[in-house]
Amino acid sequence: MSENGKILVMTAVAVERDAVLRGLQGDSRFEVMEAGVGPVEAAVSTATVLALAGPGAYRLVISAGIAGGFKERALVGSLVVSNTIIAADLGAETPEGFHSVDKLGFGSAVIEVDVALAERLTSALQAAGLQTTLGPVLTLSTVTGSAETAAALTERISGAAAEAMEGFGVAAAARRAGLPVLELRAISNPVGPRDRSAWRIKDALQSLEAASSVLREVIE
Ligand SMILES: O=C(O)c1cccc(C(=O)CC[C@H]2O[C@@H](n3cnc4c(=O)[nH]cnc43)[C@H](O)[C@@H]2O)c1
Repeated sequence: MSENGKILVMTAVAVERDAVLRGLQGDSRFEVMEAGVGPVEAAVSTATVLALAGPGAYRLVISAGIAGGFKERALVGSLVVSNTIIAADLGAETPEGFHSVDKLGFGSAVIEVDVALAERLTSALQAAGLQTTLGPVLTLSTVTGSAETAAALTERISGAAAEAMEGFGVAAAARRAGLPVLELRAISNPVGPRDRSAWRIKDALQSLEAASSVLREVIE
């Protein structure tokens, strides 16, 4: 990673942006912006910021916020750092099951992250006493609401750790600008049967704030 340019952190909503800003404690190497909910808003917002800033303004893009955690991979209140970002619903249903765009021959639903940075951040978060999983983070336009869909996703995507709605959009914009990307998620709810009352958004935002503080240490 080049040492020039800032780090752009994109969150979906204002409460996530504010949690990240609190954790970063005014560190001027970072800029944090609200992208909107879902992969399309996230991609358009990120691409616009990067294009308006011009080449060299940023050196890394991070998608950050709350997320659903997959059973036995990421508990509520814990953190997930992506080792890959996957558009899990980008493809087609067929009589043989779901076929991703990769299988259909229309590009790829997988964007690789800066793995060295992802591993460094995971180790630093764990060393700070924050429960953290390194694994695939899925992007979906629809929040999973049943045990069947959750099981289908984990069967199809080995090691799936978390699902959210923006990562692939942010990552696609970063890739187009030639920039490395990372996704950092704080788990607010289990992925599965819909129970909105069980979402622990306040706890997740506190974890996101703590993780953002550690993020400062791993950026050279
Ligand atoms: O309760 C709802 O119906 C509902 C529908 C759409 C969005 C929301 C949010 O509150 C989303 C905010 C934000 O949180 C991320 N998130 C958190 N948990 C999950 C999840 O289990 N699956 C997917 N995304 C999740 C997401 O990135 C949104 O931006 C509520």
